[in-house]
Amino acid sequence: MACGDDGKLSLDSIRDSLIRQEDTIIFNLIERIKFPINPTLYKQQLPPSNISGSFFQYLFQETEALQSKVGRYLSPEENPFFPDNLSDSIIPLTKCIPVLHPAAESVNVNEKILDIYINQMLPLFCTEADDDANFATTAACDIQLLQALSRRIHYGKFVAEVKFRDSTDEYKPFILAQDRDALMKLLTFEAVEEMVKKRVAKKAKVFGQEVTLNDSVEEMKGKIDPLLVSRLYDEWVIDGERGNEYRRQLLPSYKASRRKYWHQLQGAVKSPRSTIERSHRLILDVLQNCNVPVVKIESHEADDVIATLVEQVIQRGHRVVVASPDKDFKQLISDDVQIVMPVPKFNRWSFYTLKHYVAQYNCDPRSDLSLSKVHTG
Ligand SMILES: O=C(O)C(=O)C[C@]1(C(=O)O)C=C[C@@H](O)C=C1
Repeated sequence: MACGDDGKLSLDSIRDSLIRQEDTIIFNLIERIKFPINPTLYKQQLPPSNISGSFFQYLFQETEALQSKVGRYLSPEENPFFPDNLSDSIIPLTKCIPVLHPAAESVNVNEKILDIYINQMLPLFCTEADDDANFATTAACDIQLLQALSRRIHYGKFVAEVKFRDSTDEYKPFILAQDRDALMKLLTFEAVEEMVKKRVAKKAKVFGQEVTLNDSVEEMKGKIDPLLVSRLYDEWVIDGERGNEYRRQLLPSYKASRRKYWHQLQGAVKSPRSTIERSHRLILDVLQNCNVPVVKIESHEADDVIATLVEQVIQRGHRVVVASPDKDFKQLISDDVQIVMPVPKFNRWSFYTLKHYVAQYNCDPRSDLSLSKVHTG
């Protein structure tokens, strides 16, 4: 969000920026994990000892101080890690029209981000060693990555602002009642989060691949583990620390307010996207409250998860019926597996057994190349 963009503030433009920021974070991560953790960098004061704090802190503080002189922290998107150490900008810049409420503007969670980064993230991604020949380069990578993460995480403030502006009447009573749970529920779109986690895992795979001039498609080990990137987003970027656990704790209040959400869903005609997201949330809510197990495996397509479950159930000697409108499941049909698909035009369900399939298509479902492959794992 550039300064003065207030008039164009929309969820779509914010999402575009979040998507672009994913690239920056993943590229910076790939750069940082070339090096080991380098724990000494964050702990010890290095000679000459007139440097206060660790070598990393020294470099970061000085970097921010210099960047503040050219106005970096006048941008509403930027939050400093060391706010006490900044200078006034020497460059006259147009003053931004504030987008956020002053209370939101003052929220700065960088202390927490730094703590999680050093104590939880680096151990997850990097090997445990010191490489003093690369201390300076490692610290420079840290600074780039931390600034990108901080920008992305603090962007949540703009997301909340725009969601509030789009549906003020829905938010207002909960704000007045200071009902944090209900506000979190309104702000959270699980379907979007799933998409984000899948997309960052895919980007990590693509950006981390070795590019050669050789056309062979042999699978090479990527530079970064896509699942870790998805986990980074899940645990710390989208939700903040232990966000998922927090959301699970909200469940009792989900139950209490189900009626209210039915009502809100009926009135949700603002945009098709938000209606779909709400429907998805509602369906999940209903299934969970009816004790219907919902299986989700991080970074795996639902149809692959279903195909794997089918295989496991057959191995235990049971037979399976898969109910889905997805025609690709037809390739699972066998003596032990039937598919039931809705036929909305005739307002009925259609059953496919192996006998029906072969009679209709005259081929073995497993060798039908018109169906996209579902994978078992
Ligand atoms: O895209 C949105 O709707 C957002 O609110 C952004 C975001 C995110 O950080 O990626 C945050 C919370 C939602 O649950 C889903 C996604």
